[in-house]
Amino acid sequence: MVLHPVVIVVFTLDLMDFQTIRVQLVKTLDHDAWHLVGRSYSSTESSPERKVAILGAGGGIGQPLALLMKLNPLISSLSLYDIANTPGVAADVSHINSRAQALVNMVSNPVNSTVPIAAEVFKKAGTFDERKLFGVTTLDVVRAKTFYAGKVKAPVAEVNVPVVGGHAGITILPLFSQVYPASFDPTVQN
Ligand SMILES: NC(=O)c1ccc[n+]([C@@H]2O[C@H](COP(=O)([O-])OP(=O)(O)OC[C@H]3O[C@@H](n4cnc5c(N)ncnc54)[C@H](O)[C@@H]3O)[C@@H](O)[C@H]2O)c1
Ligand SMILES: O=C(O)C[C@H](O)C(=O)O
Repeated sequence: MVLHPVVIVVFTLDLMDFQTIRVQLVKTLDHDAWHLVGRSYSSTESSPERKVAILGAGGGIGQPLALLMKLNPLISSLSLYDIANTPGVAADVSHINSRAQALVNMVSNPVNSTVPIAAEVFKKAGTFDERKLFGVTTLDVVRAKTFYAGKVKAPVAEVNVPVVGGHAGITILPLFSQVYPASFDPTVQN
């Protein structure tokens, strides 16, 4: 199995600045750091490296996300980037381009726009791969499942509501024809 580094973009975005985004490395938690914080993870051939970088790690989403990543025993290396209150020399976001194998997850809103903008930036750099760029829209699935579970009075963990489309307004499209468990009550879909 081929493992790719993962880049998660969670900073609040000034669209005009997107092509000149500058980030600073706040902290890199490598294998040694894992041992320092008492985790038993170590890199062996049977435990391949999984590297994650979070851009905007100092913010409201980035901080808990970084904590979750740090607690995840599957992740061997965690690099946290932000521009605020960080010492060091700024590095251009082109460091992402240099890692053409990385999976890039766009959390920054508006996701409907940031994903195509990122695609254009990567195309310009000659590193675009549509299989490796993602918009993070899981919240829409979580919400759809929660609302549907409430309507059909089932535990959230036992319902499934596929959601396609974008991450704003009417572009979010729950597929009620595909829900589990199916409901034939038309009021449930309203
Ligand atoms: N897709 C989703 O489901 C989802 C969910 C929640 C939030 N969001 C979006 O995530 C983004 C972040 O939300 P938040 O609440 O963490 O915001 P926040 O303002 O608390 O944090 C943003 C962080 O990004 C940093 N930052 C700004 N510009 C940067 C740059 N060029 N490079 C590196 N870091 C930079 C800031 O210093 C700050 O620490 C927003 O766009 C928000 O709408 C998306
Ligand atoms: O919509 C937002 O501002 C944040 C996030 O993307 C959400 O769906 O709640």
